[in-house]
Amino acid sequence: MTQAPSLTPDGTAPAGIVLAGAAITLSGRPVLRDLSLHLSQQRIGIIGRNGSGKSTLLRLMAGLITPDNGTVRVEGCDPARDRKAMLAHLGILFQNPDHQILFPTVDEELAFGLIQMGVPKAGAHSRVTAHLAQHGRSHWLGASVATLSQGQRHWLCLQSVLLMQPRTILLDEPLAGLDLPTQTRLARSFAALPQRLITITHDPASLSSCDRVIWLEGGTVAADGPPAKVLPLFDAEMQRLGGLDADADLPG
Ligand SMILES: Nc1ncnc2c1ncn2[C@@H]1O[C@H](COP(=O)(O)OP(=O)(O)OP(=O)(O)O)[C@@H](O)[C@H]1O
Repeated sequence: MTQAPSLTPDGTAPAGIVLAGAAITLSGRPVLRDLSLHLSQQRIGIIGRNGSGKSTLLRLMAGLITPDNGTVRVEGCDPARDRKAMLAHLGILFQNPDHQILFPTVDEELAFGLIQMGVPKAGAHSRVTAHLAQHGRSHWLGASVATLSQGQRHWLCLQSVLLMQPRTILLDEPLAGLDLPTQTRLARSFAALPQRLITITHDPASLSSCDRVIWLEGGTVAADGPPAKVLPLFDAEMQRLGGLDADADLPG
């Protein structure tokens, strides 16, 4: 496991996301246990079974929940306290765009993050107009979100995040539930992004080109390293569990 540094040798905060002894207990049950990680690579995958703690880790990194023990820092900031700084540091794409979209029209949705960052309304609107034109979607200006397909809603959420130009984007099962052409198009968009991407998924194949894969099991790191090392271990364990009786691996 990569140890979490508190400061770099020159006294500045380390780049990326640093968890130091971070732990979360929910309803009296430990969900994340003593996690120490320094996430600085450009493409990081987080894999694990249902209930292993992936979404909780994402929410912790995003500052949506706070650790009961330990610390979380994103580019040196506490994500739960420095909400405004976080807009520039971290974007999140949830699995279901309908959990993310707040406004009835495309341009209101796209402008929202910029306005939150302090961009005046008129300036935000101009940037949204230019952004849609750049992507050949000027006709989306003023369009109702209700008229968009699921794939188009995913694209809208991605663009809302990109307009804020965060250094890191957290992706929660970004391709789940989409048809194959839409998956291919979105995967191509993700691959081209200059941002650091941290992707949570059940799908090992989608992580094969990552710089680093972290396998979470029971709220702790079961393996951490390049995909060529971690994914075969994960696959072998999933095969083993799949061969057991249906309920044999449930906690007693
Ligand atoms: N608010 C909560 N209160 C109590 N327990 C919770 C809460 N949220 C999550 N948990 C529990 O924490 C554990 C980890 O949940 P989490 O959603 O982080 O797992 P996951 O790896 O993302 O799972 P999945 O792949 O199914 O989405 C699960 O056992 C879940 O039941």
